[in-house]
Amino acid sequence: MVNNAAIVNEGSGWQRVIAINLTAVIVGTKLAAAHMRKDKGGKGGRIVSTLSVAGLVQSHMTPVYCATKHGVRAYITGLCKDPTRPDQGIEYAMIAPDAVDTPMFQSVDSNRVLFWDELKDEMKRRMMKPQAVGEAFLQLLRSDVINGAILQVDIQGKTFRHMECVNDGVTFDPSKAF
Ligand SMILES: NC(=O)C1=CN([C@@H]2O[C@H](COP(=O)(O)OP(=O)(O)OC[C@H]3O[C@@H](n4cnc5c(N)ncnc54)[C@H](O)[C@@H]3O)[C@@H](O)[C@H]2O)C=CC1
Ligand SMILES: CCCCC/C=C\C=C\C(=O)C/C=C\C/C=C\CCCC(=O)O
Repeated sequence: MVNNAAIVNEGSGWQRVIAINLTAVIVGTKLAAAHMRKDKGGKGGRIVSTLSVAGLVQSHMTPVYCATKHGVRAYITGLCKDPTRPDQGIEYAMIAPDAVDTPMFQSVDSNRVLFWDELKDEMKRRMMKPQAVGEAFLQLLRSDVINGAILQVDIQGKTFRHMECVNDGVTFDPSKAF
């Protein structure tokens, strides 16, 4: 199951950004896990959530969007450490792209995004094609163990990180997965 939908513009109100980017991830994950868990008759599986560099760093870019991505990281990190998770047979992981050339980026409302004039050139310099994220996603799914992983994707390439080690450069070691 993949939690991917999100919005960045606050045109309909910042509460809507929280509803779609964070509340819906929690609701969807609960529904999926209840269906998937092996200890309740399901087949187990993987739940991957699309984060963002905005969920790894503190930035002055649109702060509500940033808060929702940090919230997703905290929520999913908690689930991946649940002591009953191995019996449930569910793995949790995230993928954290830098700027990607998608309708989200193209539809930024420059009147509503603080510092957009300052940020847009920097973001265009770092911009990746969506295919780069798709390839990284497949790499994540092909890995034998993914619970506790964040796959960070930027123009430098891809880095697997442990959820708790996003800032100190520690890369993902499956034997240390939760
Ligand atoms: N474009 C970028 O620079 C980056 C995007 N991301 C993340 O990647 C994910 C995908 O975003 P993009 O493809 O870039 O944006 P996008 O705007 O192209 O796609 C977002 C999708 O979410 C869906 N969606 C929005 N609100 C919804 C709702 N209420 N119910 C159901 N579906 C809804 C839209 O229909 C759309 O298909 C998001 O989680 C975003 O935060 C992460 C890092 C960078
Ligand atoms: C300022 C709002 C930008 C909105 C652009 C559209 C989509 C962005 C989606 C993201 O998930 C964020 C992508 C890139 C963020 C870029 C920079 C954040 C700061 C990073 C840093 O300080 O290193």
